[in-house]
Amino acid sequence: MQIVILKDAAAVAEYGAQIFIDQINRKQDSVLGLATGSTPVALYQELIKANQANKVSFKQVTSFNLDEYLGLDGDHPQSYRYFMNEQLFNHVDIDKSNTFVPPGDAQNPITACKMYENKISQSGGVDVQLLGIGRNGHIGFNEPSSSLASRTRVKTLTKETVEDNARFFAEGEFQPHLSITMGIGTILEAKKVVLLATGENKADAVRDMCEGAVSAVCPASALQFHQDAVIVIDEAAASKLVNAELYKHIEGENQKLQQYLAELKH
Ligand SMILES: N[C@@H]1[C@@H](O)[C@H](O)[C@@H](COP(=O)(O)O)O[C@@H]1O
Repeated sequence: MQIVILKDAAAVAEYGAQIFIDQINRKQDSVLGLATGSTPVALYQELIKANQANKVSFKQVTSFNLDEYLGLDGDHPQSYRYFMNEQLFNHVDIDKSNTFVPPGDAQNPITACKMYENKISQSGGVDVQLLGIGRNGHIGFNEPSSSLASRTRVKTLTKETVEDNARFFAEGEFQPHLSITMGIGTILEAKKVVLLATGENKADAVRDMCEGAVSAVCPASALQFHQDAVIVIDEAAASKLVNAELYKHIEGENQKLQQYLAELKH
């Protein structure tokens, strides 16, 4: 794991966005794995800025979102499809027919999950997967006890997740307790994974993910098995890491190495 600790949420968004911009500029037809939640919003704003300044183009990009609420169609303001349109797709030059979100309104959710997996494989697989993390260590909607080898499937949300996300729903409004989510096995197949976490309320989950045992109790800990996982966090989210100073030292050395390699090329 590459653990990058930065000053604040704005620095996290910029650092994360640059990984996506570099990826697309290296490979115009990149396949991106995208995420919802409040954490990636600032990163999406950076991508929109870069697109509008002609620093990156999404014309040939394909995207797959991690998850969707089961029972909401894409026009529902709380659906993750709607969120993606509002927060990113409507503002960049991406071809929306190349953007995929699990279908929350699928008549048969079980076959829809299989089809989603097939679609990802047919695209050649995800080049870079963006992730946030739930307070309980979930990634996508892979709640604690999820199989670390799981594939896209229907998952029941924990009470904690339903409560955390209740702020987006009006009082009395139907709030789904089921979701379709890429599995942990699906996520681990992405060539690169970038997880963002900001704020003190993520500090426990970040510690368990980076320094705890690999366990279904903290689904994000499975990223310890990924060969190219970058964890980008602010000081508040890093506040419970025992080895924070070590990670900062390693990152400093890593930056020097990257600079040396960049100079070698010229
Ligand atoms: N399914 C999403 C996750 O993908 C996201 O990581 C998590 C944290 O969201 P936030 O960034 O708002 O804390 O929320 C939801 O449960």
